[in-house]
Amino acid sequence: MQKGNIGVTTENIFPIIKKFLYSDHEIFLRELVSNAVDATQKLKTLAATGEFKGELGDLTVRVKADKDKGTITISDRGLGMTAEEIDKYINQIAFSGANDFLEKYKDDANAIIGHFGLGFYSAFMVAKKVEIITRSYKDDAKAMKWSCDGSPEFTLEETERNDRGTDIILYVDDDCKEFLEDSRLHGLLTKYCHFLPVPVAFGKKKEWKDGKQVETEEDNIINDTCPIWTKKPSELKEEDYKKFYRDLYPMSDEPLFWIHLNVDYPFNLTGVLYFPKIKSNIDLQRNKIQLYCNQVYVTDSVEGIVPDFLTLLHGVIDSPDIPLNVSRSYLQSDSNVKKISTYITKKVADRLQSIFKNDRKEFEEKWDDLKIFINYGMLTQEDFYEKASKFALFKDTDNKYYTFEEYQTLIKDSQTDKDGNLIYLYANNADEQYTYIDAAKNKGYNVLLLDGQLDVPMINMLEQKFEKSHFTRVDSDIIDRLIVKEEQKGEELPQDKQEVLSTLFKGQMPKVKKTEFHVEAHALGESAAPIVITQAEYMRRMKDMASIQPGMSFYGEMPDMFNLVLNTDHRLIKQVLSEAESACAEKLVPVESELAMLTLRRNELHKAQEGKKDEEIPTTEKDELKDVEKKIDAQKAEKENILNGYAADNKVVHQLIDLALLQNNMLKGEALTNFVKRSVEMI
Ligand SMILES: Nc1ncnc2c1ncn2[C@@H]1O[C@H](COP(=O)(O)OP(=O)(O)OP(=O)(O)O)[C@@H](O)[C@H]1O
Repeated sequence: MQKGNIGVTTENIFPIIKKFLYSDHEIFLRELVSNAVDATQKLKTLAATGEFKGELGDLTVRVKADKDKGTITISDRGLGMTAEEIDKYINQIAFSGANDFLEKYKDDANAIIGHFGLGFYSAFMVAKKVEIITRSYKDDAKAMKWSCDGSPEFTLEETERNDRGTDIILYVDDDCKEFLEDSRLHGLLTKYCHFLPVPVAFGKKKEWKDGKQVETEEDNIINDTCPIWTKKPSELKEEDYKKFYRDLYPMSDEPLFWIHLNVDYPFNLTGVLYFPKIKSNIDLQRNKIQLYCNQVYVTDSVEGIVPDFLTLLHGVIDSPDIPLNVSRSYLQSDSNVKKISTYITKKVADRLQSIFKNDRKEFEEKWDDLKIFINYGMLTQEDFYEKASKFALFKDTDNKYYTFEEYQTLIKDSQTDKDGNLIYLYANNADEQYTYIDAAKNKGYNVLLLDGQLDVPMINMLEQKFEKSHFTRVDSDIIDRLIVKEEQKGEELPQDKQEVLSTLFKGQMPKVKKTEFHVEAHALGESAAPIVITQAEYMRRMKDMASIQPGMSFYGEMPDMFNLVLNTDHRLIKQVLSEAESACAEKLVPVESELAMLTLRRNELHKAQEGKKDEEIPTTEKDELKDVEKKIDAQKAEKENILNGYAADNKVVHQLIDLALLQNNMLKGEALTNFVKRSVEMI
C-alpha cells in the first residue's frame, strides 16, 4: 500500500473548503456526476477512434445512497484510472485546482456560487472520507483504491474491481446527513443533471403493487440525454418545443414564441429561448433562463450574459465559451460574452421580424403579451430599437393595430397642429377616459391605448425619436385645444361674466388635500359637454416621473392641479349664469357700482402718478391709492361671498360639478353617495 501526502501547506484544507463553500455544498453532486459523465464520454471517443476495442455495454452512471452505511456512491463505466493517473489527476492536478480555487475566492464567497472549478475535491464539502475505487479500461490495469479522510494524507492500494470504471464513495459527514435522503438527492440530480448526455440512474423505477410501492427491475433514469437544444431545428416539431417548455416550467401558460439558437462560430452556443406569457410585473419574472455548459447545469442567473431585456425570456442557453469561474463584473467586459449578447439580441429581433412579416395576424394576436418585451428592449438597447421600430405596434382604442409608420400616415391629415406637429392622442384606461375618447373620436381623431407597464417611458422616448411629434393624453385639455389648428376665435363671454361663472363653481369644488382646481369658462359649442375636468399633459408627466424618480420629489410635493372648464355655450351653464345674476342682483348691484367707482378712482390715481418718481408723489395720494386698492379687494371678496352664498344652495351647480368629477373617476365615498341621493331627489 502506498501512503502519501497531498502536499498541503495548510494543516487541513478540507474544513476550509467546507466553510467557504457553505452555501453551495450541493454542487458536489454536479461535480462528481459530471466527472463520471466525462469519463464515459472519453471512453466513447476512444472507442470511436479505435483506441478502445472492447465492448462499451451499458454506460449508465449510477448514483446510490446507503443510509445505514452513511454513504453516497457515484459509479460509472467510463475509462477509469490507473495508479499513475490517480497520482497525477487526483493527488496533484485536482488538488492544485482546489488550492487555486480557494486562493481566488477566499475573499468573495458569493462569487463561487454556480461556478465551476473545484471539481473532485468538492466531495469534501459533504464527506468526512472519500474513496475512489477504479479500474482503467487499459489492458492489465489493476483495480486501485484511493482513500482520504480529509487530512492531507491519502492511501493508495490495489483492490478488487472486475469491471472497468470508477466508484466514488462519499462517507457523508454528520452535519450533511440531509444528502442521504432520497428526495434531496433526487432534487439535486434533477436540478444539475437533468440534461447530461449520458444516462444517469438513481435507483430503480417504482410501481404500485397490491397497494404498496415496489421497485421494478428498470433503472430510474433522471435525465434527458438529448434535450431539444442539441437537436437540429429541422428535426423538431412545434409540439416538441411546447413539451420541452412544459417540462421546464410546469406551471406556466403556453409560450408565445420560441427561438432556437445555434452558433458554432465565432463562439459555440446553442439553446432555445421562449417568450412566456406575462402581462405585468416584469421584475418578478426574471431569471428563468437556465445556463448550461455542455449540458451541465450551471446557473439560472444570466445577467450580464444575455441583454437585460431578454432576462425576461425563459429557456435554456448552453455554451462552453462562457467563462464561468470569473466574477460577474468581469463577465460583462469579456469579448465573447459581448458577442453572445449581441448575437442573441439580433436573433430575437430577426425572429420577431419574420413572424411579423409572415404572419401579421398571429403577431397582432400575441402583441399584447409580447409588447412588454419589445418595449423593454427598445428602451434599453439602441440596436434593438432600430430593428423593432419596423414591427412594433400601436394599438388604438378600437383594438386596431398599426406599425409606427402606418399610424403616422393614418393621423397625419387630421392630427397635425398649426405648427406642423403631429399630435398622438392616447388614453391609458379606455373605460375611465371613455368620455374624452368619445369626444376625440367624434372630432375625427384616433386615440391610442397606451396602458402598458412601460408606456410612460416609451412615450418619452418616442417623442425624442419621432420628429415634430407630441403625445397628449386625451383628457389633458378640452377637445378644441388638444390639437390646436388655428388661432382660437369663437364668441367668448365678456370677461366679467366669465369671472362670475368661475366664482360660482370654484367655491363649490370639493376640498381635497393636495388637489387644486383652476376654473375657467369658454365657449365650446352648444353640443359639447357643459363641464369637463382636464389635467395638463406636462403636469401629469411631472407627477408621474416624481413618483418613480426620487430626485424629483419637488414635483411630488406639488398639489395635483386640474382644470375645470365650463362651456359657456351650454344651456345649463347659461342658465346658471343668468339665474345667479338675477337672484343676486339686489345684493350685487350696490357692490358692483361701488366697485365701478373704486376702479375708476384707482385708474385716475394711477394715471396721475404715471411717470413720476416716488418722492414727487404727495403722501396723501399714495395713501389714497393704497386705501382704494384695499377697498376694491374688500368689494371683490364681498362679491365672491354673495355668489358663493348663492351657489352653495344651487343644485344645478353641485350636480354639474359632481358629473364632471364622476367622469374623471374623482367622485368617491360620501361625495358619491350624496350625488346619488341628489340625483334621485331631482327625479
Ligand atoms: N469518474 C472518473 N473517472 C475517471 N477519471 C476521473 C473521474 N473523476 C475524476 N477523474 C480525473 O480526475 C481529474 C480531476 O478531476 P476534477 O473534477 O478535479 O477536475 P476536472 O474534471 O478536470 O475539471 P473541472 O471539474 O474543474 O471541470 C479529471 O480531469 C479526470 O482525469
